[in-house]
Amino acid sequence: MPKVLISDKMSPKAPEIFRARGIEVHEKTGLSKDELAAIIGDYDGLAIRSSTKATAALIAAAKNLKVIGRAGIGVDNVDVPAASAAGVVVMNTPFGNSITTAEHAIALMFALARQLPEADASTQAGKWEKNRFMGVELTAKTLGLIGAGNIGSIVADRALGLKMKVIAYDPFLTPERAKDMGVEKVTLDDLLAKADFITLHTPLTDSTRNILSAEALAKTKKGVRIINCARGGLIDEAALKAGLDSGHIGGAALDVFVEEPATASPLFGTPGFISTPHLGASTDEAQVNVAIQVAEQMADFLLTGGVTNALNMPSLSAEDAPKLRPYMALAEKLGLIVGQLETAEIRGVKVEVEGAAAQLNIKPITGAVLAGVMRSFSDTVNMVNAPFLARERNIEVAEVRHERDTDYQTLVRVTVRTPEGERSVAGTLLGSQFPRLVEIFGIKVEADFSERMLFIINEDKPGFIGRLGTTLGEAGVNIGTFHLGRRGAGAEAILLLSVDQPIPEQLLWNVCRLPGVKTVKALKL
Ligand SMILES: NC(=O)c1ccc[n+]([C@@H]2O[C@H](COP(=O)([O-])OP(=O)(O)OC[C@H]3O[C@@H](n4cnc5c(N)ncnc54)[C@H](O)[C@@H]3O)[C@@H](O)[C@H]2O)c1
Ligand SMILES: O=C(O)CC[C@@H](O)C(=O)O
Repeated sequence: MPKVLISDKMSPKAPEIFRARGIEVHEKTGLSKDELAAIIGDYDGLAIRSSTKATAALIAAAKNLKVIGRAGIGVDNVDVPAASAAGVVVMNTPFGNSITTAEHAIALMFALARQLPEADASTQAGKWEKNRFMGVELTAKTLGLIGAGNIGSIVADRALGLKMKVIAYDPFLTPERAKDMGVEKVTLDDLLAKADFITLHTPLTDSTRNILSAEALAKTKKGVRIINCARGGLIDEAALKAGLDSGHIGGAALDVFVEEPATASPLFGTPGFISTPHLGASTDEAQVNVAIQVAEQMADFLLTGGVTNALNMPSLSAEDAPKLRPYMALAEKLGLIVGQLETAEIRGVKVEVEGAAAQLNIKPITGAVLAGVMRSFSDTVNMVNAPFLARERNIEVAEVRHERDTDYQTLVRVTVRTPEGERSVAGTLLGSQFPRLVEIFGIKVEADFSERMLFIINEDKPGFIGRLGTTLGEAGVNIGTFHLGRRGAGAEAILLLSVDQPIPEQLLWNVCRLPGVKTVKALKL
C-alpha cells in the first residue's frame, strides 16, 4: 500500500481521499527540515502547500518518493530539477485557487482605493477621522495587469465588471486572446505610464524578478497603486518603500514578500502600505478544491500511473494508463535490449510506432524506451528522469508515428545512433498484452522476453547449437526458450535464449570461445 505524507496544513478532504483510495496517509505539519528529512524516506508521496521546502537535500533523503503534489499553483518551494533528476514527478493544481486569488487582488485594490485598513484601525481607536480618509473611485480608472494567465484574466474580467479600463503586459498574450478578454495588450513601458492601479500575476522567473524595479517604478504615474498577489521578488521592496515615502506611489498592497514568512519588513508601518500573510489562496472553497485535486492526482499516479498536471512529465489519464501499460512494458524491454547491446556512445534514440501503438499517446512510450536504454548506466533512471538524463548526455530523441499498414497489429521500433552507425530492435504485442521481440539488428526473430537472456551473434554453421547446449549444460544453466534468426543460410545468425539461472562470467567466456561466435552478451530484462 503506498504511503503519503501531508506536511502542510491542508483541507481534511485530502486525507479522506487518500484513505478512501486505499493509501496510507500521515499528516505531520510544522516539522523542521531535519525532522522532515528523517522521515521522508518512508513515503511514496509528499503533499504540500507553500510552507514545506522540497529542496534537493530533502529529495535526496526521500529514497522511496515517487510524487510531490503541490496543493496550489506556484512550485517555487520545490526544486523541480532535483526532483526530475531523482525521477520524482512534481504535480500542481493550476486552477483550484485562481478565482480566490483573483478576488484577493480585487479586495486589495478596493482596500487601497478607500484606505480601508487605516480607516478601520482609526475608527476602532475611537478617532472618527471622517475627513482624513478621502478615497478614489475605481470606475473609469486604468488597471494595468502584468501577467494575463489564469489569475490575471479573472482579475481582468472582474475589473471590467467594475467599469475599469484594463491594459495588459504579457509577452505570451496573443492579440486574439487579449480581444476575447476585453483588454488592451500594451508594452511594459506603456502600462507603467498609463495605469492608475497595477496588479501582478506572473510566476517568479529570471524574466519577471524585479519586473517592478526602481527604474520601472520611476516610470509609473504619480499616485499609482500597486497590488502583488503573485510572488515576492516581482517588486523591488526597497524601491517600493522609497516610492511610498516620497508620495510618488499612492499605495501598495502585498500578499507576498521576498522573504516569507515576512515577520519584519521596512515596509511595515509605511503610510499607504497594506499587507496580508500570503492569503491569496486562503478561502474554504479554494482549499477544498486544491486538496481534492492534489489527492486525486497523487492517488491516480500512485495507484494507476495516471499523470495529471505534472511539471516534469507528459500527462497520461487514469483511463489511458492501463491501456498504455503493455506498450510501455514492451518499450522498456526494447530499450533495455539496445541499451545493453550497444557498447559505443549513444548519440540518438528514435522511437517509431505503428498500428495500434500509433493511436496512443507516444510520450509515455518514449519515456519507457529511454528509461530502458539508460538503465545500463543508471540504476535510478525511470520514465520521469530519463528524458532529463538523455538531455544531459546530449542524446537526441526523436518520435515518429507511422500511419501505414503494418504486418503486425502494433509495432514499436527503437533505433539507436552511435558514431558507428544505427541499429534497431522492434517488438509487438501478442493478444494486445504479451510483448514479443520481432526484429533485432535487421534480422527477423520471434522471441519472448524473459528476465535473464543470452544474446549471441555467430556464423550460421552446422553443429553450433549442439556445442552451445553442451557448454551451457556443463555450467548447470538450463535453457528456457530458444529463438533463432539469420540473415541467410550460412550468413550471420542471432540466437536469443532465455535461461533459468544467472549466467556466470566464465560461461560467457566459454561461449565466446566456441567456433564462429562473434558476440555474446548476458541480458537482464
Ligand atoms: N498569493 C497567493 O496565494 C497565490 C495563489 C495562487 C497563485 N499565485 C501565484 O500567482 C501567479 C500567477 O498564477 P497563474 O495561475 O495566473 O499563472 P499562469 O501561468 O496562468 O499565468 C502567468 C502569466 O504570466 C505570464 N508571464 C510570464 N512571464 C512574463 C513576463 N516576463 N512578463 C509578463 N508576463 C509574463 C505568462 O505568459 C502567463 O500568462 C503565480 O506566481 C502563482 O504562483 C499566488
Ligand atoms: O497554499 C497557499 O496558501 C498559497 C498558494 C499559492 O501561493 C499558489 O501558488 O498556489
